[in-house]
Amino acid sequence: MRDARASASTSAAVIRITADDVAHYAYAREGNAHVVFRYTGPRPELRGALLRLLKTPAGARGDRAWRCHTVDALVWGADRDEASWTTLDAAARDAFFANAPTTSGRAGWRDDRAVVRVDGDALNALALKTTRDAAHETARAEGRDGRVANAAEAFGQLSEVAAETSRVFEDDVENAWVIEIKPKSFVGAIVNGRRAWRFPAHQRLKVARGEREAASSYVPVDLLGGDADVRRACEALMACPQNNLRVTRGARVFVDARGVTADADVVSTLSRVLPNLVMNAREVFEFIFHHQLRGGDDAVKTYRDVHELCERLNATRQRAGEVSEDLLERLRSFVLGQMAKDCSVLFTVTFDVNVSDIESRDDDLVRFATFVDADGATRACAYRAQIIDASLKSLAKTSAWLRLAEDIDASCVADADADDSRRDFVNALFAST
Ligand SMILES: O=P(O)(O)O[C@@H]1[C@@H](OP(=O)(O)O)[C@H](OP(=O)(O)O)[C@H](O)[C@H](OP(=O)(O)O)[C@H]1OP(=O)(O)O
Ligand SMILES: Nc1ncnc2c1ncn2[C@@H]1O[C@H](COP(=O)(O)OP(=O)(O)OP(=O)(O)O)[C@@H](O)[C@H]1O
Repeated sequence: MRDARASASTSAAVIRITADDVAHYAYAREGNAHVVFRYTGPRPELRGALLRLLKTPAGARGDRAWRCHTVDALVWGADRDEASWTTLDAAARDAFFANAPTTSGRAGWRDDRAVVRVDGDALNALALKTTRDAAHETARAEGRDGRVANAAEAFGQLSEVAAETSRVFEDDVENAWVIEIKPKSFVGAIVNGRRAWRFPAHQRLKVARGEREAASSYVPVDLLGGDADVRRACEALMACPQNNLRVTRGARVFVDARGVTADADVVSTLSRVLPNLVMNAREVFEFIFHHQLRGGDDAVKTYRDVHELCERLNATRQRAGEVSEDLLERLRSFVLGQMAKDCSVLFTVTFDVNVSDIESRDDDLVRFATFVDADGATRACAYRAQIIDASLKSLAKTSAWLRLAEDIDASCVADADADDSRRDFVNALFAST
């Protein structure tokens, strides 16, 4: 399982999931765009990884128009007739992680291990399994924009489950804690000369539209601040997790969109360890921030410009004109920025570790963090950080993004959303880039 990572985009033809494998897959979870299955079968190359399949837009079975749009294929240098969404997604993810640090030759923050081919009858059986099992995830049985839990794509992704592949956790996989933070946009936009944040304005909009009952007071950029700022962000996430914080241990869910566990010990431990993990893994959040910055801020102008660039690209393509590399590069940076504005950081954590014992296991992707518990004792935990769901965003969505940016802009209350007095680190953060 601890094999060298194959390039996701080149391994497509190598691993095949057949109907025989389906019995060893169990529905695990789903997001808006993907459904994931956990494998417990005999094939070593499938072990320690989730099978992640694209969901199908309701009523659009077989229609891949928005999934592998001509513009996406052009921007990512693929032949539209050959490319599938998953292979294009793998190419974008290669670009996303191109400058990520590697440890002993491994890109440790990546969770994608390979693109796999999924046979048609295996897909159908998995889709059936999902329909049956999705009752467990009722909130997700239908995605926000009507995507349903079945898959129509002939490729899938293997996503590494750190709890099963790292020697530090594998002794007690079911007791590894999994903490997922979906940070969202750190970059904001300049409103009346001050940097205002998208997240609070979007929260106001969601509440006004009835999409959320209450607004979270979380402000993403706080995760990049000092101790007090990070603490404030974590408290806000714990107070109103929505889809920005999820904590599980084995089958137990402690924090998710429905709220936070009533177990006071768990809450106390989490509240204390979370800020320390975030501080300890600062470079992961900074890496995401830099992609966002390069992609463009949250201003309406960013989205309008990209929309116009895509229209220009389409027009050039239709008259078989030459598309400039600069234009393609600008669009690639924007898409990578959008991916960074919607990915998550997943921490796999084990508590009360014996540092020398763990060090002797020689797993260089695992780090240590300490925190002070409710009794004032210093405790150590071992963790691995991964960036999950750094998924390709389709440029077919530019009109929707532009509309949303305009709506969020209209919901912005500059005095509340700029709130710069509490964030004196912000100028330094943006000046350092
Ligand atoms: O636009 P946003 O900021 O609302 O982000 C969407 C997310 O909403 P949220 O984080 O709740 O605000 C949204 O998350 P939820 O479905 O609300 O959990 C998706 O991640 C969506 O991406 P995709 O369409 O599945 O590729 C996300 O859409 P993209 O903007 O990344 O295309
Ligand atoms: N490598 C991984 N290790 C552990 N759990 C994972 C991994 N990848 C995905 N998951 C779990 O599966 C869930 C859904 O995966 P993912 O976030 O990729 O779906 P999505 O549909 O693309 O999300 P979104 O709703 O943000 O579009 C994650 O929130 C996480 O709980």
